[in-house]
Amino acid sequence: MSLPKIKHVRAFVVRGGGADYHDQGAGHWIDDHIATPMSRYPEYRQSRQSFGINVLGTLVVEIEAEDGTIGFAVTTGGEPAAFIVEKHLARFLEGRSPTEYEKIWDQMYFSTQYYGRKGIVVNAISGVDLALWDLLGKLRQEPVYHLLGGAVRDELQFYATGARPDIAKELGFIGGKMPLHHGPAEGVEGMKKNIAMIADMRAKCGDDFWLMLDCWMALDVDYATRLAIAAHEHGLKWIEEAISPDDYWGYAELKRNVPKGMLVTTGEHEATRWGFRMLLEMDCCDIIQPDVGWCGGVTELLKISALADAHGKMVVPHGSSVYSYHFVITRHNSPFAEFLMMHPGPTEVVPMFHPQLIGEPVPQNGRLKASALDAPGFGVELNRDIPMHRPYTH
Ligand SMILES: C[C@H](O)[C@H](O)CC(=O)C(=O)O
Ligand SMILES: [Mg+2]
Repeated sequence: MSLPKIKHVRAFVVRGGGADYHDQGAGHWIDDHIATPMSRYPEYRQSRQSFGINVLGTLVVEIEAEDGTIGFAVTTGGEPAAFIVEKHLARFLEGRSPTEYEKIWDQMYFSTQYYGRKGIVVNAISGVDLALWDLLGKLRQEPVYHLLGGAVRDELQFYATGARPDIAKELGFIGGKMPLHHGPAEGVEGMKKNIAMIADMRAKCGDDFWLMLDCWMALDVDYATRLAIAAHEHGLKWIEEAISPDDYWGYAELKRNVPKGMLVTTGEHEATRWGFRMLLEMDCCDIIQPDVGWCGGVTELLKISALADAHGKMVVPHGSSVYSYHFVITRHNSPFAEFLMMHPGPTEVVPMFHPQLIGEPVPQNGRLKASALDAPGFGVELNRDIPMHRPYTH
């Protein structure tokens, strides 16, 4: 069956929430004294927005086929990524069939390799790749998870990321991942506060609920090791992204250092099969956490996950809503998913990519039936009532 060819690729920038989930208003848990690599500077400790975490904004990529069908995706990267999509990547799609996603990915990656490989360029490539899969699903009238091989289980189960694992437990999630608040520069007092928070949540959640800690690249191996040993007493399930994503040697050391039974996880700021190959071959972690909108899109995630499977490792993608769900439901080595709590409290389940997506499914009692994904493409529509800016054209 021949599908209509790709007519046009467009890139827009949107401000406020959505894929750039750190772009939230004041008083949100996600911007409340979270430990980061910038916490060594007291002036950048209280708010991640103070050092520019939300400076880029959301990127929306639209791919229109000759019959007028539009596939779209949202990710981060804002205006610089919009430039790359319009001025560089679009040429590898227009006039082509949407079935050629392998060749298109290859050409996007290798044509930008001299200035790309990771970061914004791979965000842009991911956005285009996801929009292409959405278009393919819409043209074939099938959900993306069917195109990826079909569901291997009937439902997804979720852990929640947010400052209130105790509420996540009441909402039916299988676990709660808390942000770390104090980095090494806050000394012994900071370490005591970190441990006290874990102990407090363990007391509130009881013994059997999974508790995890997200360290957002803030630590060094020594601090992370001491934190892991102290947190083990309170049954911490995993320590996430403890150190710089560039420090593969540090991750390998940390994995050797943590108490038996505690998992080391990382990878949300890693990209492509080559980046994840480093994490896997150097035995840096137990679970890899690619973000589908940052690691190279679904086309690349399939390769990353096959590599992880061969190494006996789990793949639990970072956030990214429907873009993760359509993948997780199709893979045995992806047994559960993350739900990022975007409610400021966070006391309620609200859509992760609000206000950009319409029809975004959210977990009910910590679960989501595969049938909730049964709509063409990624099963969501773009909210065209929000202001979208197209800074570049071609
Ligand atoms: C809570 C973390 O600091 C970050 O905002 C989200 C994240 O890393 C995750 O969901 O994982
Ligand atoms: Mg994380």
